[in-house]
Amino acid sequence: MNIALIAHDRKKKEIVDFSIAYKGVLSTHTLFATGTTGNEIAKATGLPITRYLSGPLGGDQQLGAQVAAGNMDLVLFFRDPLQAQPHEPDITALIRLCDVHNVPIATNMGTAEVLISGLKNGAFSFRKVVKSPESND
Ligand SMILES: O=C(CO)COP(=O)(O)O
Repeated sequence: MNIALIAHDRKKKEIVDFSIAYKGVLSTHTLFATGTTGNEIAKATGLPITRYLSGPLGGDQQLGAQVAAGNMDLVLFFRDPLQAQPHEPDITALIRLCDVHNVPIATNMGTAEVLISGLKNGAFSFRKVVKSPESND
């Protein structure tokens, strides 16, 4: 599965700790991230991660494009609900695209825990069925 990892600044420690805790599971999947989040997770875990631009510079949009193209199976996005982000429209767009394409997205660590459990027990096999190729239909 292709997994996107994203965290706002005050959630970076949470996603790093989460990635360390679930390194075993994450290492069996293909990982993508926004710039700074990816750097911090890679430094802490040694996991290979394809890194896009930093969120405020377009990283959320780049990941959104992958969601729209059917290339992302799971998005773990540790959002900061207590701080306004300059790129809020990009964040909203990424979440919207996940809803459009039925891509599971966790916006906090609690949901991420549940989805990671799902990854381990085969709950993501539905992705093979719903994954649609790029299409204008
Ligand atoms: O801003 C972000 C998500 O909206 C995350 O970007 P960084 O991982 O580059 O900090």
